[in-house]
Amino acid sequence: MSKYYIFDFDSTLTKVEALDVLAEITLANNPRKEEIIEEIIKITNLGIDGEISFTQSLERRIKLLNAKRSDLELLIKALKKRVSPSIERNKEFFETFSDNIYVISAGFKEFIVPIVAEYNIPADRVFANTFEFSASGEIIGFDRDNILSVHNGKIECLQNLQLDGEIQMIGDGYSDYVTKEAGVAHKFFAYTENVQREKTIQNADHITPNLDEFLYINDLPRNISYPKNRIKMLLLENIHADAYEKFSTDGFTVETVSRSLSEEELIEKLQDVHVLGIRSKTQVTQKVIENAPRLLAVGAFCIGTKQIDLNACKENGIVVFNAPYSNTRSVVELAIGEIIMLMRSVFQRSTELHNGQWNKTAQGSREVRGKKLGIVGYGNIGKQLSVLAEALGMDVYYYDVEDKLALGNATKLNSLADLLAVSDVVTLHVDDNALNKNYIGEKEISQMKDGAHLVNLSRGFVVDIPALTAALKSGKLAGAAVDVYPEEPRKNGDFITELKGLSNVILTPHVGGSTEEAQRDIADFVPGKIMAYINSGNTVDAVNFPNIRLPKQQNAHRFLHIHENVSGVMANINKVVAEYGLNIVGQYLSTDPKVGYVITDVDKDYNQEVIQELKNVEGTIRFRVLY
Ligand SMILES: O=C(O)[C@H](O)COP(=O)(O)O
Repeated sequence: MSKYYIFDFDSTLTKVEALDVLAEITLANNPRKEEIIEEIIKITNLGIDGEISFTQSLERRIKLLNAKRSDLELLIKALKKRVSPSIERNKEFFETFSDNIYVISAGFKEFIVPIVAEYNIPADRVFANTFEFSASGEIIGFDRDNILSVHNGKIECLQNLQLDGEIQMIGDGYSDYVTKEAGVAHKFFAYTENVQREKTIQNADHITPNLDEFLYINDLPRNISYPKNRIKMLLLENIHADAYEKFSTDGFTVETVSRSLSEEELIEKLQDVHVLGIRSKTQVTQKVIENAPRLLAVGAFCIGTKQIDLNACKENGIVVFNAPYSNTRSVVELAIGEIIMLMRSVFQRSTELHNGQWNKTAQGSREVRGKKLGIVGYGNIGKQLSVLAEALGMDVYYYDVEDKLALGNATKLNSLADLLAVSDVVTLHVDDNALNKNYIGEKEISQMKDGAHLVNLSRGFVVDIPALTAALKSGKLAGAAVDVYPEEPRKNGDFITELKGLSNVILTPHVGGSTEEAQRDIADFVPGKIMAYINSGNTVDAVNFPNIRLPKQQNAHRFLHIHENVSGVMANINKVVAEYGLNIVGQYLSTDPKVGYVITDVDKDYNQEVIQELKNVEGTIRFRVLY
């Protein structure tokens, strides 16, 4: 049985309502422009939702528009630039299925015909209203005999066409749905790429956020192999809203949860999730990975990645990205601030005054100028801190397990003991490696100067908290600033630490990287990397995967193949491609000792058999097709 695809025009084929755009043009110099446009939009929506009769809505809008024939030229130009993106990228569908495609719109042929002509839809398959012009070219009305100028005119219009086959109606408005309700269309697809109308969505056979989805569920040829709206992202731990915005604007389906999830909760949630976004709290264990059948990528929206089993991810073909630099400055600024606050006993004085005690004293309060700062871990944070601390006049020392070049006048020390012995303030910026557990314990604290200060903005398990508590109580250490704890709660609420109530101890709830700037920057950086992977296969800056920067692919299909790094896989992939007569236009391979990642671009249409064969190549971990 033949199928007919009936498209609405405004807010379906184009991103906008054409008469709203016409208003922008005709009212450009009108001082009441905003007011009139608002009125027009209101009337348009009332008509679409069936609240007022369509003829009424048309009459009222045309009067307010005050347009002339010459304005239509500008309108057509503007509309050409505002065709819905998924319609634009699937031009081929309109060309191939031209004979089965109709446009039925309550808009006007004068602007619809030239726009859809570019999509191979001829004027005789466009059903719409026509304007009435005055002798001097003003739009003064419309052809009232046209069935589309009356309420629910689409029903009769479609009936009159007498199409023999299955009729699928694709539109954003209730007036499109009623054709199905009246029994003249077989299926109604609520098209939500540009606007979501509650009443329309409720009654749809299927909600289609773009044409890709419509083509996918109808198994029609399309430009995107798997519609993006079917790719689900789960963002946990209050990841900045910009990340949600970026992913959803690109067409992905995104769910956010403000807290971290337990292993069980995570497994349950991940069943249909393709991309997981977390911060430092969520533990992505091997069990989680092995029970996440669709997971393609994990984004750590922070620096640390030790909360993720990177190896399990790699072995299951899951690519992990993080934001190695975005919160560096925030952590450094907090460290500097806390070093000053500790050395001036600011929190002690502040607590006293909160409790009604005036204690003006200089005792134990010292400038940071000329004092020795010991930085443990000379990575991005340690280095930037080194520079800023020197600018404050501090004498900087550092220790790192790796050989790191000194910045400015900083002095490199060869052992932790040497650094602890010399520093007035020790600040920790080691990574989240589990081997760093209790890195600063009783022994190390005893190696510190009497009356020194300790700052920990790295990971909670790095410091032995009972040992630190004892040193603060005994006066061995004069103060400490602690931002991270061996056990941190999954969500905001109650929290108790042994350090509570000790004077000259600054306690913060893991907020070193929690600034608006850092979170926004992370929400810009990580989605960019994830989308480059999902959309094109790029793994640049992946933390657990061979990095490949791919050229933009045009007019080719891209096969992404992740496999165990064993001999013969590449040969077998190419054998399959050759057997099916596909021509390779580009091939990119990168491997590490465990996995190989090969991207093959072919210039011809492929059939499902090739895909199955490629999936069957021995050693395959994951296989994905783009375009
Ligand atoms: O790893 C990091 O970047 C810091 O620990 C910050 O983590 P957060 O995003 O959970 O605050």
